[in-house]
Amino acid sequence: IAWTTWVRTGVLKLGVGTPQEVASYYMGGSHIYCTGDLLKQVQLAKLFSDDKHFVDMPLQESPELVLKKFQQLVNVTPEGILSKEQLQQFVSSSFRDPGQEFELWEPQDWMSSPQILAKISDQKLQAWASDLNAKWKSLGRKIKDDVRTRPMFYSQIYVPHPVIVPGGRFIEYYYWDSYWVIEGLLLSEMAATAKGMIQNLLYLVERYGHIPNGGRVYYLCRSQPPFLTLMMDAYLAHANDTEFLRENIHLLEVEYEFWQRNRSVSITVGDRNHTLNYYNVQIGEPRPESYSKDWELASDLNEDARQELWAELKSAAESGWDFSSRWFLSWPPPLPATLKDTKASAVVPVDLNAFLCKTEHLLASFYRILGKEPFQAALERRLEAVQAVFWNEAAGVWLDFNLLKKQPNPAFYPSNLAPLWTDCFSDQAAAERAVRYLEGSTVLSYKNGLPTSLFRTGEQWDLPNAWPPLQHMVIAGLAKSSSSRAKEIAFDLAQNWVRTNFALYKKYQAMFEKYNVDGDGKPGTGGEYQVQEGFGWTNGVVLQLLDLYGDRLTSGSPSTLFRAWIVAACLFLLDLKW
Ligand SMILES: OC[C@H]1O[C@H](O[C@H]2O[C@H](CO)[C@@H](O)[C@H](O)[C@H]2O)[C@H](O)[C@@H](O)[C@@H]1O
Repeated sequence: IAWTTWVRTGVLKLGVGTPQEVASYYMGGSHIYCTGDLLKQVQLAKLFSDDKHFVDMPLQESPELVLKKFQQLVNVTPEGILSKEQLQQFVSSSFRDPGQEFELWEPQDWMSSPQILAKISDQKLQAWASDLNAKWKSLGRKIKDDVRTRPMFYSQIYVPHPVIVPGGRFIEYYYWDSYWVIEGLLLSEMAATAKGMIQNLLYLVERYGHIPNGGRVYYLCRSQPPFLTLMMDAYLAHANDTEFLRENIHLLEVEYEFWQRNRSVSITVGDRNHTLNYYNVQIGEPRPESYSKDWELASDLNEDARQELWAELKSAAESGWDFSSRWFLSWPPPLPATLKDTKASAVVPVDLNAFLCKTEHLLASFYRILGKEPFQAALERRLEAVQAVFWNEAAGVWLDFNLLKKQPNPAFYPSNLAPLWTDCFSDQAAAERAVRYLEGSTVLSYKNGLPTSLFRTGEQWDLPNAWPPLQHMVIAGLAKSSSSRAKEIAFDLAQNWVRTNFALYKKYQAMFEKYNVDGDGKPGTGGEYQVQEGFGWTNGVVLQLLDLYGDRLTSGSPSTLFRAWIVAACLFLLDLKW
């Protein structure tokens, strides 16, 4: 309660105090899940194959008691460092297995035959869509009331309504993932579940002043790409619920203000000053859920340098692209640049500003519905800034801007096309230019999906991975333009993506968080954890593409039998002719 008050009254200013103090305040002072010696010793002893496991474990006793018992052990241990066996014993007697904060829940609004199924011509795709519709049931979670009444026993942040989680190791909500999940739920005609997820995020805004990266206290110090207002728009397009908008529009504004107050930067172009937004988490210490990895990465750095690197890793995680060459300082390559080169707070990203541009656009139109007029001026300023800072006439596309180099990053990233999707441009030739940009690079030659970049860094947001949200943004942006070639490319990209996802679903009976564009198509690879199955946004994006092109998409190349039949028919016709 105390720290929420600090946020509300503005007393807590990021950047005041040591990184540890700020982290500790910001994270609600959790000396078990966010910072402190217990966290450090357990994570560095690598008790579990994934560091996230430990910070997801609920407590068996109060945090004060657990910390006291740990301190007693430390006091009687030479140099205060417990052995792996001692730590194992301590953790198993003081913590419970992850996942016990949830109770069984089946969505009440789930139905077996939503109307979208009837829009899909290909029988195999239709059956697959039916399977994906059923997956919402296995990805649904309801948080136990005990988390509300005894929050200090959990790292899970309580929210009042059930959620659909991504899946695999991600057993809590994630902010930007929820956008594609909600779009998918709406196509499955599960508007009540979708509304509940939006209510949860509004609850978090009311409580913390922003939406944390995910539903854990160790994610509190950072957000993720801002999609709350877009989620409200998606919901309103399916449900005539102006009352819900009226009751909550002030919270949409609070969330928008979080980005304006804490994540904005001024850039001068010519004699004009422009204000744009960036990802910037000035809080040190390793990420609790990847503690040992962050610790090892910084092992040869001095104290200041490692705190700075850890803050940059958090800024990159806030972007949702954790991690990527996009945040490396040493571009344009020569690679190998590594994760250590991450300097995300130096990048002013095209996509973040495109999302906020959409937010301003939507807030302006929401207020108009409610009979008020703010936000139009903010939208106009954003349009001007996006054109002045990001649009690159030579490349014919928008490019991220690097504050340290005072230059655009010339590399290909699907995010370069985000303004097309969010209508954040005034020049109607933009779509044609985007087509030429795509056709002028090699990215359309990848038949399993649009790659995340053209650099093989081993990080998950780079080649060879392709991610569902990025496919959707580019496809939807091209599809809505008036250019016929842009529409054709959009369809081809959708067809490639759906075929890849479908082929791997047949092979593994699973949907993955990301896919590998190499060869015949594989689950994604690289990064700091194994590719995960589930998967919330993947299912949402496939349902959206099937909604858009269900009458044209096909499940695979023509079967061998069909091809043999065509050859036989041709031979027969030739024979007749002769
Ligand atoms: O544990 C490492 C990181 O895991 C998350 O990031 C990845 O999964 C999220 C859930 O699907 C997704 O939103 C994000 O874009 C992925 O990169 C988490 O969000 C990170 O903060 C965390 O460090």
